[in-house]
Amino acid sequence: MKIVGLTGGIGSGKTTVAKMFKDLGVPIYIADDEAKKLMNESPVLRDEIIQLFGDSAYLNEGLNRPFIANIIFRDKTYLDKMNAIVHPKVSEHFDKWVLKQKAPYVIKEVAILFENGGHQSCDFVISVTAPKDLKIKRLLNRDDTTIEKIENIMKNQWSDEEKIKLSDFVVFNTVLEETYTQVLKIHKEILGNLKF
Ligand SMILES: CC(C)(COP(=O)(O)OP(=O)(O)OC[C@H]1O[C@@H](n2cnc3c(N)ncnc32)[C@H](O)[C@@H]1O)[C@@H](O)C(=O)NCCC(=O)NCCS
Ligand SMILES: Nc1ncnc2c1ncn2[C@@H]1O[C@H](COP(=O)(O)OP(=O)(O)OP(=O)(O)O)[C@@H](O)[C@H]1O
Repeated sequence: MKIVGLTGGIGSGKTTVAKMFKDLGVPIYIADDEAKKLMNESPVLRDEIIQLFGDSAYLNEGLNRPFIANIIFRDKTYLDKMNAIVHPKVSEHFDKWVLKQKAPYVIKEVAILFENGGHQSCDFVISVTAPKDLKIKRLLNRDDTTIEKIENIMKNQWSDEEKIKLSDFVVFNTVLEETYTQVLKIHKEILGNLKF
């Protein structure tokens, strides 16, 4: 079973691209979603997060995401501590998930991959990219957010240029139909590579 990392900056279109691979029959692991489930369901993670941020880290309905986002994307010390708590648990969960999949390859969609060395455990890496103004426009449309919040997150991620240098494939996600054509080509190339 080969592991393909799918990454990209905030709003680049990772989930959109991941869904295209899913439609081609590739098992998809969305690290962001699984991390949130784990943070809500694992008592160990919950305790560690409360120790770091205090009781306000959780509300009745679960993780207090705006509260945590407001801290970690403004203060890298907290971001690093949060990553150190959450990322190993997500990796463990992913490793168990992989064992249950039956396909030539799986995709792990993850916002933070190169930043924490996660690319080293991938057989291939795909980076999704789009112009910065387009990413911001899409995020303002999708979320109740601000340009300031988006830029704070961008500052905590590698630039597209740095990611592209280390990637095996790049998806330029501007026009959806063209994105799909690129996805199809990459899918065929990965499958072709696996035969040898
Ligand atoms: C801060 C949290 C609660 C905010 O949740 P919320 O639903 O509001 O936003 P979402 O998860 O969609 O994140 C928004 C964007 O922030 C970026 N982002 C998320 N985590 C990180 C991080 N650790 N470092 C840099 N950017 C990040 C991503 O581009 C993401 O698309 C959440 O992002 C979080 O818990 N992040 C830390 C844990 C983590 O690294 N998760 C990523 C998967 S392993
Ligand atoms: N090619 C495209 N054309 C038009 N809209 C798009 C395109 N790609 C993505 N979008 C829209 O832009 C928004 C962001 O895309 P998506 O959620 O896939 O990005 P993401 O990289 O997964 O985001 P995040 O970093 O926040 O997790 C979504 O509302 C999505 O529907």
